[in-house]
This record gives sequence, C-alpha cells and structure tokens, in this order.
Amino acid sequence: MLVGSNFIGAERRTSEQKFRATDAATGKPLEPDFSEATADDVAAACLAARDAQKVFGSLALAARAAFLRLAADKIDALGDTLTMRAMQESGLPEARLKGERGRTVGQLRLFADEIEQGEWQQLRIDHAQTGTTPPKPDLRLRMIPLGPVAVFGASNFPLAFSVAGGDTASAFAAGCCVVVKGHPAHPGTSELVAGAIAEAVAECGLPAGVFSLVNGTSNALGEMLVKDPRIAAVGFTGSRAGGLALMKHAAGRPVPIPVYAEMSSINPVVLMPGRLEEAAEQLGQAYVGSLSLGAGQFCTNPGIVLAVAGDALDRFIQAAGETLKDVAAQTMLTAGIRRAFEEHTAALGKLPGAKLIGMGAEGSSACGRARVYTVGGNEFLAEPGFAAEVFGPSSIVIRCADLEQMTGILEGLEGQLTATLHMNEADHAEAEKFISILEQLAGRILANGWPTGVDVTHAMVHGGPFPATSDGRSTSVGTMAIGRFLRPVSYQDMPEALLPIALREGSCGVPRRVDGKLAI
Ligand SMILES: NC(=O)C1=CN([C@@H]2O[C@H](COP(=O)(O)OP(=O)(O)OC[C@H]3O[C@@H](n4cnc5c(N)ncnc54)[C@H](O)[C@@H]3O)[C@@H](O)[C@H]2O)C=CC1
Ligand SMILES: O=C(O)CCC(=O)C(=O)O
Repeated sequence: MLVGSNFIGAERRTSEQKFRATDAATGKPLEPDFSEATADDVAAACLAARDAQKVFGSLALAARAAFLRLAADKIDALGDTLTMRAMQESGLPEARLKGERGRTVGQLRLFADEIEQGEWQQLRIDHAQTGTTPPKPDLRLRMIPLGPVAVFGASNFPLAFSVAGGDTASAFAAGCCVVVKGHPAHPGTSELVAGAIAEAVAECGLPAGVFSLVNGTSNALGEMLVKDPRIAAVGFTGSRAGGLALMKHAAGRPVPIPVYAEMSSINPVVLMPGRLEEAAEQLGQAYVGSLSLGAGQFCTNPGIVLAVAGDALDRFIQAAGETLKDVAAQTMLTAGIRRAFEEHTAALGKLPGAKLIGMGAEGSSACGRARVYTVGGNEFLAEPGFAAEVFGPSSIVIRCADLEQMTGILEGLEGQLTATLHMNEADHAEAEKFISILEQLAGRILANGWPTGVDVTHAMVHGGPFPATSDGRSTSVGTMAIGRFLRPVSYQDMPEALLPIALREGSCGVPRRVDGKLAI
C-alpha cells in the first residue's frame, strides 16, 4: 500500500505540505497524499548519502553487483501493482509499461555484470624505470566513484528513466550513492520502486544512505538538491529549460559539479533519393509509426524528415497522411505536457510556409492528436522556429531543393541525440558525404531504421552535442554511462601493501594496461 512518504535513507518522513498524482486519462486526483520534501529532508538525504559513500564506494565488486541484482528482482516482483499504478499516473499502455519494467530490470542486471567484469576501472600500471634520465616513477591508475549523485526522474519513462532508471543504475554501478528527486507526475510509481531499492539496500546489509527519494512539485526542491555540497554530480532527463536551470545551479556552487542533462532533440531523418524512389509508401507508413509511438513523448522522436522535393517525396507524404488517419489519439503524460503540445503545434502551424498534411484521430481532452507538417527548404532555413523541439506526436517534412540544400540544413542544426539515413546501395556514394556531417551533429547515426527505442547495450550512445545533452562526451544509456560518475586517481611510487588490490602485482582477473600493453 502507498504511504506517500519520502525515503530519507532508512527513515520514512512525511511533511505538512501535500500533493497528489493525477490520473492522466481522467484528470482526477489519485490517492494517497504525498509529502513535499522539506529543506531538512533534502539535507538529511544528502548527509546520509555522504556518510554511506565510503562504505558503498569501496564495496567488493561482487557485493555491489549482488545489490543491483537484488534490486532488479524486487522491482520485477512488484508485478502488476507497479504496472497498474504507472498506467494510471502516466496514461501509458500496459504493454509499454511491462516492456519498460523489463528494460529497467534488464538494465540493472547488465550493470551488475559490467561491475564484475571490471574494465570500467581502466586499470593501468606503468612500472618504474630507473635506467632512464630522469628516472620514471611507478604510476598506477584506476577510476573511483565521484560521490553521491542527484538523479531527476523523467516524466516520459516512469520506470526506465526514473527512480531505478539508467542514471540510478549507472551511478550505483560506479559506486555512487543516489538521491532521487522523483518526478511529481508519478509519485506512486516512484514510491513502489523506491521501496524495492530500499529493501535491497537493507537485505544486502548496506548503509541506508546508499539510496534516498525526495518528492515534490517545486523547482526549489531540485535546486536545493543540486546545490547541496554533498552532491557530486547530477543526472537529468527532461525539458531544456529544466536542464539549463540545473546546469546553472551546479556551475554557480562554490564547488561546481558536472550535470549530465538529456534535454531536447529533433532527430533528423534523411531520405536519400534512391531509397525514397523505391520505398516511398513503406517509409511514409513507418515514419508515422515512429513519430506517434508513446504519443510521441520520446526524446528520440523523428521531429524532422529531409528529402529532395519531387514525385517520390509526394508519394511519401501521401502515404504518411493516409496512415495518420488511423492513428488513435493517445493519452499524454500530464495536462501540462498536453497543453504545451497544443501550444507548440499551433505556433508551428502558423510559421510561414508550414502546411498541415494530416492528423490522427481525435480523442479526449487528455489526448494528443498526431500530426505532420511540410515546409520548403528555403522557408525552413528562414525561420528558426521550425527547428525547435515539439514534445509529442508531431513532425515536419522538409522539401529540400537538392542535396546541397539538405546539407546546408543539416549543418545548421543544433546538437542531436540521433540522425538517420534511409538509403539503398545506389545512394551510398552520396550518403558517405553525409556521415561526417552527422558525426558532428549527433550521438547515434542510424541506417534504415527509426530513432525511437534505445537498446541498452555496451555500444549504445544515447547522448549528443548540446542541447541534446549538456555534455556530448557521454551517454545516459548503455554500460558506458558508468563513466559519467567516475574520476581517475593515479598512485605514484605507492608501497605495494597500500595500493588498491586491483593495482598490485600479479593478475587481478581484470584486463589492465601494463607498461602500455593489455594484460589480464
Ligand atoms: N527531451 C526530452 O527527453 C523530454 C522533454 N520534455 C519536455 O519538458 C516539458 C515538461 O515536462 P517534464 O517532464 O515535467 O520536464 P521538466 O524539465 O519540466 O521537469 C523534470 C524534472 O526537473 C525538475 N525541474 C524542472 N525545472 C527545474 C528548475 N528550474 N529547477 C529545479 N528543478 C527543475 C522538475 O521538478 C522535474 O522533477 C515537456 O512538455 C517537454 O517539452 C519532457 C520529458 C522528456
Ligand atoms: O527512445 C528511447 O527508448 C528513450 C528515449 C528517451 O531517452 C526519452 O524519451 O527521454
């Protein structure tokens, strides 16, 4: 049963000020009342995290991995209770949320394996060289946890990017304690997941401050958390305005800290002429499937499509328009997100040159109605508003004059999470020229696919240059995400007995660079 309290380490705290979740489909408030975390709660959570950090950060890797696996099992065991609450709070359908639970627990288990493999420690040993002038010291390097991480749960993935989502999993994997600021749209879902993590913390005999959850609706709460001196890094997925505000708070601290914010992206999709000619209708149908997935509430939503104007593009647009008619309206995450979607699409429709080519079926006032616009390449270039993210099931097809104009448009875009090329073999010579442009533009380049849906693997990059993220050198999905919460330490001429075990002489079972060469 939900209690509505904050998780301050082992303590369950309530406060005077309450808020409620809203049923996304009906707009009605849901039981129970949730307590807004106070300044004292935030400070206590951060203090507990700081106190737990030493033990958690130096835990044997197998013990850290066991904790992640137990947390995954416990989240799995929440079963339908979790799915039903998340459905009510987010309006997302059952199958999607079951899939998201699978992704969340799979992610925790993948990070458990990653911890044990140990490569993330980047162990390096350069033996002393006494015969050189000057003599070289003995140097040994490993990565250590940064310290407690503040994680902001995202509204659009109430499980996989929230309390036990990618930021939390990668921070735990790095050996960092976590204080989550739950998203106010799904506090019940957050409480259920937090309960599972807290049980895993207790059953593994870890200090309770390894994990806390603070809930609330105010920006002040997030600001306090980011400014708390015990917090060493921030993970965030959400709006550009929110991410920028957190970056500012972090940079303005007496001790600035890194913020890994995943913000806005319009994910350009390029249709090369050869492929468009042979598969215009099929591409138009698949495009609508991708842009309307999850009511378009993916940061990987294909927001713009670029192709050279002509008969093949007309066929693509025709097919997209026809397919749109069959897209059912879907409940959006919150009334605010739906309102923003209506406002942004209304403004988009009024931009010079914008033409609405079709809409999905109409739904209730909680739903987003899918839509696609077209615009000419010249008009797109003349109006920066076309390149702004619209969060929801909306997209624009750009009728480019030629491939040169398409190149110019791509070169003028802001940083993106993804960029996609649809092509056949006849297109390869031209497509090759685009790849170096897309490498500069985005964190992930797709061939003949659609950008929605991010696999959680070792080679995934879910990141990209600003403003897709605040730091394009990282990823928030996949095992490389662990690197965001680590920093290197080098030990010079340290006596063997005082070195971390992994850096002592003899094999440690983990790959190391010894005198520049890979060794086990
Ligand atoms: N690109 C993307 O992946 C996403 C974009 N969005 C965009 O964000 C809009 C609002 O959706 P939300 O999910 O609520 O995102 P949001 O960015 O408004 O909020 C996310 C979290 O950050 C906190 N926060 C926001 N601004 C803050 C500030 N100035 N100081 C301290 N904390 C702050 C909020 O309390 C919440 O916990 C959407 O309409 C959409 O435009 C939302 C989700 C994902
Ligand atoms: O496409 C996905 O699976 C993840 C998208 C994402 O990170 C987001 O919408 O915030």
